[in-house]
Amino acid sequence: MDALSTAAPPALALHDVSKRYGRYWALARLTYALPAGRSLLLTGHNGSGKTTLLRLVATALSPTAGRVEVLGRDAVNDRDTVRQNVALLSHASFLYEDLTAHQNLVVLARLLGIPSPSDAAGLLLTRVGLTRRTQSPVRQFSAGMRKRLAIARLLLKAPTLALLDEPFGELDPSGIEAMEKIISELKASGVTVVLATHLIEQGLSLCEERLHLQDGRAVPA
Ligand SMILES: Nc1ncnc2c1ncn2[C@@H]1O[C@H](COP(=O)(O)OP(=O)(O)OP(=O)(O)O)[C@@H](O)[C@H]1O
Repeated sequence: MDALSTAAPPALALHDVSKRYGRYWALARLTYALPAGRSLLLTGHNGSGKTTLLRLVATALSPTAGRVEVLGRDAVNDRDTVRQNVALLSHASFLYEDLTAHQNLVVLARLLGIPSPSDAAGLLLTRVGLTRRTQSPVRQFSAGMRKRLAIARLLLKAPTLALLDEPFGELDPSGIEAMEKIISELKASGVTVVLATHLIEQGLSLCEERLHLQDGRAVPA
């Protein structure tokens, strides 16, 4: 077979991508390709465009110009397929506030058709170190507990491409350690990780590639 036709598409490809909010360009003419099997550290000062880029890849936003491709699929024209393969850990955690941590995961597990939803939820809560307060409603959770539950949610979805927006924020030292372990395990299981963080040292130890943004443009780190 022809080697070209069997080559895996990039995990993520940005073709001259720009995003404008009103009159403000949050991303400007970004072109980049992340090879399959590599993970990406996304860095840049506050407001440099990291979250905007992750939301474009997650299909929560559309580009003003240019094209975003995820695993060879167009993020606008083939949005449903891209959504099935991508999960975003973000500042907004999309949790059901009146349900417990366990119930939150069971609801999602049922939606995803996962067998034994309750067991799957229990295993994940242990994995993210959320073993206390599992019967309290999420509205009573601290920011760090929410972050732990949000990563459990992402793990349940088992995406091909995991987008992690400041995953270490709000976590205590044991939480940071648990998050590093989870990211390593995701990578070992073949998941492509895009990690936006200000913790450069952690990021560099977890990712092979780096994209540094400044005012929405890619610049050398
Ligand atoms: N909904 C919005 N409406 C208008 N401007 C926005 C909106 N979202 C983001 N911006 C602007 O776009 C720019 C990029 O923001 P973005 O959140 O992508 O940066 P970031 O690199 O993730 O920052 P941080 O490190 O603080 O999380 C900022 O100037 C921000 O003010």
